[in-house]
Amino acid sequence: MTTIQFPKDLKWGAATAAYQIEGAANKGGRRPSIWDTFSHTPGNVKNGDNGDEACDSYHRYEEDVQILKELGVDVYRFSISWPRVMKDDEGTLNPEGIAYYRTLIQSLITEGIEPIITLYHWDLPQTLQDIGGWENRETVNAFQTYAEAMFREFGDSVKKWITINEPWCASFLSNYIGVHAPGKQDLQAGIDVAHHLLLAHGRAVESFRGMVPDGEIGYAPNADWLEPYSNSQEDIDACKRDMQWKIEWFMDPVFKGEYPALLQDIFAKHNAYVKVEEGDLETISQPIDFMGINYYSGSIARHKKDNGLFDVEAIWDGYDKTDIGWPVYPEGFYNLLTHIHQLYGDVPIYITENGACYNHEVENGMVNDQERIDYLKQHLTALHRAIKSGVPIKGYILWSLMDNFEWAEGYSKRFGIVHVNYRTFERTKKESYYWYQKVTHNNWFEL
Ligand SMILES: CCOCCOc1ccc(-c2cn(C[C@@H]3NC[C@@H](O)[C@H]3O)nn2)cc1
Repeated sequence: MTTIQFPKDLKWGAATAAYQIEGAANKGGRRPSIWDTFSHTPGNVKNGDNGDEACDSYHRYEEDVQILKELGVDVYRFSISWPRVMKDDEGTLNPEGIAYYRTLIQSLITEGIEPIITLYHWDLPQTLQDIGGWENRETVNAFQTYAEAMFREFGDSVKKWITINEPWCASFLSNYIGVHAPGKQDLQAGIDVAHHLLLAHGRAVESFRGMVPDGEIGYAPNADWLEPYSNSQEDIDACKRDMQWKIEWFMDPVFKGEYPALLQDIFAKHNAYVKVEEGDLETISQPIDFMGINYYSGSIARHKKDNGLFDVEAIWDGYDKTDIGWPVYPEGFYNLLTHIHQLYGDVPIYITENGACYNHEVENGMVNDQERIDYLKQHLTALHRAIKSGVPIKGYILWSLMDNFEWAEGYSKRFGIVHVNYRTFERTKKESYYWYQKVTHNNWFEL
């Protein structure tokens, strides 16, 4: 047996997000978000699911904190629901919303669990979407107002903050591909939203420096990994183009103060341009304390003329798949992390999401999700390889603590290490929970 031993200071965690677990969508003064609108629009979400009740974590947070305590994690990453804490878009707080998160935060700290807050995990107030949403530069100001209010309310007890979760999903998946809210299919809109999300990130960092001087702040881009099918230049270039869309497009502006020219040229061929105003890139590229990385899958890929924006085709045949259909590709995790380290140097990295969808149900009071344990073993081995290769990994935060609303897939896709019965909201710890519990306690596991 091979033992994989992690550095003693590596932080172990689990993650969730507000719209995916809280429910209580119309309770406690919460206003509608774009995901309330999108999920209540027929045809957008599988089985017509929505986040109205979700996992009812708004009412069951005490139980969830106890589950986290028993799990033995160092950190819990959750998001604040912007429309739950802000009564309007001019900075008026909703006291009930503030009280909910203050209680949650205090409960975590009492149990010795460090809270990591994500400010934007996709639930934009609908009132802002009504004036253009992230396409409208004014939304950046509203985000900064919201972020400052959160720093003021919680900065004394929360010292790790993430500004934007998966800006590629919140921009291109949501406004160009169109499968996430608000469901537009317009490349220029995707580029405008991406730029304003990065600008909002930068403005929040600026405010954070003066308001939480002893805190750490970062953001959490997502990326998959594409390995060229052959060593032909056209296959190599095709993979590079597609990966730049998630990696360089969202990391070069932050770490280099510029957008990648290659993609700007490609977008220009589609008459789409990034509209940078004076000072934007200085705001976006000010120093941050860590980078989050969300990784799920990868594959090989090859050049395919006139296929999509980048003339590339991913080949998923031949790989084991999770129950959401994504290839299990742990080598991509190692390749991505070492690639990012080569591009951006020793920026501290937290794995802010990694996990797998397997839809096991409860049988005789237990959930045998051995496939998820195997996935975690493979990906934590890849993580260990990256650490041994010098990548400055500071923590691993598993997606997700519990089964939850998986966006356009609704409740049909289960990513949790805790099973949720969506009728009774009963939580059942899966076998993967007990496996991960040993990892968080021992800081090693056996292959
Ligand atoms: C027709 C083309 O359709 C393409 C679908 O393309 C994607 C890509 C990526 C995703 C995706 C989902 N997740 C998991 C979430 N990360 C944040 C957290 O909230 C998790 O629920 N990560 N990436 C979904 C769909």
